[in-house]
Amino acid sequence: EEQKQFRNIFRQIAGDDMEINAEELRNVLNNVVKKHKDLRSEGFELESCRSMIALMDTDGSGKINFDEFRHLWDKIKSWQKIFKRYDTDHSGTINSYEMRNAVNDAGFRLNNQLYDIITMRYADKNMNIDFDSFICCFVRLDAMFRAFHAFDKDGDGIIKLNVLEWLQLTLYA
Ligand SMILES: O=C(O)[C@@H](S)Cc1ccc(I)cc1
Repeated sequence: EEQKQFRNIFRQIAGDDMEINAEELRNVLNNVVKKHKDLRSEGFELESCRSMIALMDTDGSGKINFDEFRHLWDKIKSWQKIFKRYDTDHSGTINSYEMRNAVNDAGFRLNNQLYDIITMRYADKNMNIDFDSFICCFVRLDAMFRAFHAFDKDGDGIIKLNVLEWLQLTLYA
């Protein structure tokens, strides 16, 4: 039943082509964020939604289909719970220290340099990360780990890419 309901929601968002583009994704994300008083966000930017589409667009259609959207939605649902758990002062943002714990809680294993890079890339001047920046960071982390493991066929933690494969990975992201 829930699956059917979700498919109806998807159909409303996606329209006739049954694929969700960046504008449609931005509309649905911003409509849901508005309902959550405990999620501070100036709203998802179109560019962030283009990025999330690229990162989740496994069939290379330039948009996301029902399965790709469902995966993205399930991830956002679980990550928003983590965001709320670590937003201990209920400011609607999380600081760089709380972000470390949130990243760990989501199962990503990084090093200190990468935590600093995340803060530099996603935090505001007060070192706080708002909800849309948080989600964009996690979508990118998740997609980049998945891409690496897809290339790491023998699981030895080393991948070999030529420059065009590297550009395919880093440009459409
Ligand atoms: O669907 C909801 O409103 C809750 S349960 C999860 C959620 C929260 C924020 C976003 I953006 C997307 C989904």
